[in-house]
Amino acid sequence: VASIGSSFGDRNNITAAKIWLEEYNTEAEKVRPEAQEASWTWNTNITDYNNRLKLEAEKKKSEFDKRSYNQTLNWDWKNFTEINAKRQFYKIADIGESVLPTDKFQQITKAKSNMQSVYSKARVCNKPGDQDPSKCYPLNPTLENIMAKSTDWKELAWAWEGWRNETGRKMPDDYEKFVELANEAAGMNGYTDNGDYWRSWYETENFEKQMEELFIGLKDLYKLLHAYARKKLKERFVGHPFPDSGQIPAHLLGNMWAQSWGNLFTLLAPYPGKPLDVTEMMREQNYTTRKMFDLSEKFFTDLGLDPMPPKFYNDSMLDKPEDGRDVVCHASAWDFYNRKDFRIKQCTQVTMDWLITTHHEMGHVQYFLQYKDQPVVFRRGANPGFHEAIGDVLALSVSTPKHLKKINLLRPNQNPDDEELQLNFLMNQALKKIAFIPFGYLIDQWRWKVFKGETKKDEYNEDWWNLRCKHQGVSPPVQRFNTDFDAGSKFHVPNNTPYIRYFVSYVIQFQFHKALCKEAGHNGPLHKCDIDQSTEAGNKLAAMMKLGSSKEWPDAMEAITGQRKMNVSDLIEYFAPLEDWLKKEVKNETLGWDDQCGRNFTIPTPPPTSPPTTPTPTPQSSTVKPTS
Ligand SMILES: CC(=O)N[C@@H](CC(=O)O)C(=O)NC[C@H](CC1(C(=O)N[C@@H](Cc2ccc(O)cc2)C(=O)O)CCCC1)C(=O)O
Ligand SMILES: [Zn+2]
Repeated sequence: VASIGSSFGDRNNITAAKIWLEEYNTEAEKVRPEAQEASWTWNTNITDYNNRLKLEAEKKKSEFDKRSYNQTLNWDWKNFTEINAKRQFYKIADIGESVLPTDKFQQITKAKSNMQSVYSKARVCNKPGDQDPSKCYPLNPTLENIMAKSTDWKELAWAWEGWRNETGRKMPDDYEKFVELANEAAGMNGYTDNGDYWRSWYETENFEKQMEELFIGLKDLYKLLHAYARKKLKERFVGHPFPDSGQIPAHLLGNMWAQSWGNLFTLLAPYPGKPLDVTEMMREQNYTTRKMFDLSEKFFTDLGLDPMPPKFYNDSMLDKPEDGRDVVCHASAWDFYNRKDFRIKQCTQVTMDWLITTHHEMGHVQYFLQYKDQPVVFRRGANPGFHEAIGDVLALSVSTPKHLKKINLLRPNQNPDDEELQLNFLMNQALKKIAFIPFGYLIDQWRWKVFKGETKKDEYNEDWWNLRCKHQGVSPPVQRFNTDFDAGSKFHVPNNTPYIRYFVSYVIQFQFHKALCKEAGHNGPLHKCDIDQSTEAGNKLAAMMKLGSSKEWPDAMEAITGQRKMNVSDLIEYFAPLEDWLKKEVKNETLGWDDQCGRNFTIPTPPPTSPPTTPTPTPQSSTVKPTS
């Protein structure tokens, strides 16, 4: 194709090239909305019929992408001097899996649809104590609530193991097929493998090294929190087996993946007598889903940012449907790339966690609104981590006792300036933000190795537990086998959504918070800052979001923070008061764990009968004392 001269005359005619870019945009604003609409229909009503329509629309979009890619070959765009036009061509030419020939494209979308369907339809039965063993439970809300509230080791282990049996264990073949075809597509696009392609979105030299350095910078803080949680959980579950090697059994941390420990707040709060029970306050005030969204929207508009378009509330799915249909409950925010349709789909519950999630999703929609007049290919975050950070930055202000008081979600007798309450608040934040760091880091460490071919299918689970044990310091509550596929029990793996973006977000959201607090004129400790109603802060955020992905992310970082690097210093500053408190609390504890775990936690093949269903204690690994 490259040999065909451009039909617009010479290959360097920038004027003609810009005309073509306009035509591409007009076409893309028709094709993408159709693909999004079909995907939305399936996500909000999982049926074979809607799946067929989704696959058909994805096929049509991939053909448009292929055609567009071929047309970019008519231009010598890599040598264009106009940066904006050159960058648009670069992104139009980056067509991902659409590069595959039709039959292989169908195969990869089928494999992904199979895994997404298994994940979204999964139910777990045989609940201990149930009269009717055939009664089955979904993740949202039942299993999540059990993981959040139960202190019964057996019940927690049932939910933890059952979820993995009903999801990950049914996926290895489809996942292997997906990896093979995603790597093939990446190769056709000039990348070494799919991980190389995913990392290319950060346009950052030695990106893996940079991520490792950020992670190393946060390890000590995590080890303090881990040691404290382990100490208190051993008290709660006295008599139950904790491995000598120092890990915490993964089902005890209040979350199905041990990725956020906020549900352990009542156990871990420095001053239990001063609760932050926002969920109870919301329920006492008869909060509804819509009230949660109105609250979030008001925070954005009080910063001078955009309100939701009128259609938003009509077209979104903000509650789990009650008509029994299967939906993808996992929250998500949708840009239809037609500058008019923006939606959120989530199965909202009235809790503080869901108020945070609502801000997170509204942050995505705000970014969509701010860059909606960019060319279609620039309607993305400066890098994927930026898109994940917006909602969380606002939530850092909303969560403060000062702000909770303002919106009447702090108990009337509680004083926001009470230093003990403030320390409880910091612990609550740490249980979500610091606890998350190793998890946010390790998912793509695992996937990058799979894409590189360093982890073969029969090592998927051993390598997963190697990383979970080494970086997160958790262990499986029941024996794991290489016929299990525990990575597949986490939404983003079957859904093929990259994850390092969340690790990046958790670092940069504190850099943004620091910069916006300064803009808002905040004085005093960073964790007490509430940027509410600061249009100066809002303007800075809006200016960055309007860029979309039209500039490389250091430009966007500079627009907010005045400097061009990611660093962990603001996160560490935010948690400094708690760090001091934790150091005292764990001075007699051994920090960390023995990270030579791999084989200890997975054995290659299951015994002749199916793996034990009743939880057996984690194997007492070698007597090696945990490293200090
Ligand atoms: C069409 C489409 O897919 N759109 C993208 C957005 C876009 O790319 O434009 C999208 O909506 N992705 C869904 C995903 C949902 C959530 C998630 O998965 N979160 C992570 C990690 C985490 C957890 C707590 C937290 O406070 C922040 C992050 C997890 O739950 O493990 C669920 C709850 C929060 C965010 C999301 O919103 O990022
Ligand atoms: Zn997000």
